Amino acid sequence: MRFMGSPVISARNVWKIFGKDPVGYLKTLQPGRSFDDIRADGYIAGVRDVSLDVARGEMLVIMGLSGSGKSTLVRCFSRLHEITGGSIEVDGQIIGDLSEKDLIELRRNKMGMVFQSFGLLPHRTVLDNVAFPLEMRGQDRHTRRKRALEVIELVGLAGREDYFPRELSGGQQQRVGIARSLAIEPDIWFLDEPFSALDPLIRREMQDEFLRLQAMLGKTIVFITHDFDEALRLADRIAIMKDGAVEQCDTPDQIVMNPTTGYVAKFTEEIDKARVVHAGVLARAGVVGEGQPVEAGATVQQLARLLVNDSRDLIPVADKGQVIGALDRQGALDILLKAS
Ligand SMILES: Nc1ncnc2c1ncn2[C@@H]1O[C@H](COP(=O)(O)OP(=O)(O)OP(=O)(O)O)[C@@H](O)[C@H]1O
Repeated sequence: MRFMGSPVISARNVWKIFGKDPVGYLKTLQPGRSFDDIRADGYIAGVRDVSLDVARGEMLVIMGLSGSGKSTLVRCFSRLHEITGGSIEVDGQIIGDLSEKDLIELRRNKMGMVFQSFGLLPHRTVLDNVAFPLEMRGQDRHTRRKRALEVIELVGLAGREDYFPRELSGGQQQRVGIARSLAIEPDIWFLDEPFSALDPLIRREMQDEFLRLQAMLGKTIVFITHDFDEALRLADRIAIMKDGAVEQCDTPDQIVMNPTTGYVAKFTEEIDKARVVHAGVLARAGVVGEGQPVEAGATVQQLARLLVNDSRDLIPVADKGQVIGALDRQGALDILLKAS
């Protein structure tokens, strides 16, 4: 397991119901009622009995179609929504129990947020936009300028400090949004479809940039998208939502290899699994291969040439120089040739 230790966010049986008397309604709700049953009763189940943990340093991607409950769930994590049932802990504190003052402190000091609409202040320069949250914190001009310049450099916008938002491309504006939320050094970073307003090429560039940033900063991230490819590229784990519930929460490898519901399987149908599945996941422990090992972090696609040309049935797999098992070449070839 890559992520150990206590979770940063821990959600247990969380419900968020919209309607006239959600708390009263939830009390009378029979187990097993579907989203449509609840709607027939005049309520909307924005979040339906969700339990999940987000580990420190993990990037959890929440994926689902429009209306599946992604934003509502994330709003519950920061208590922008009061939940109807269940509990949410952030850094070991039950956020439902925090006073308004403590909640504001928590949001201000620990949580960063980036949204699809960049939300920049049009009459402020890049520098002043990025420094804005620091100004809100009462930092002096010199300190906030220094920090703002640091994060502007980090997101690749050095030299554009004095530009106004309208003078920047969409991708650059989103970089300003990212820099602004990084300025306060949040422990937990919520990103709600941050790249969906960008055209496909820029979007890909931003994803790469984002992975580079994350490798450097190691933040705990909850990232919302409705784009499965984006989820597969970025996520340590993906939570797939439907009708307010989490259908499956797993690594990209597991989601494409072992979808647990028909709904998740449908999402994975079109995916080129060879691009997602890693040798480390195919390695069977205790099975001994022969010869030169392949790297656990390599995808099946990256190993394509070797898999086709090699004659070994079992190929050893090594993680950080240690052999962890061996993969069945035929099985990997099946993934490559989409036969699995
Ligand atoms: N304030 C609200 N009042 C009533 N219903 C709401 C409210 N906010 C969200 N909902 C409903 O809750 C459900 C989940 O909405 P949510 O915005 O979380 O979905 P989403 O997956 O984030 O969608 P999108 O990708 O379109 O942003 C939807 O049926 C929505 O209509």
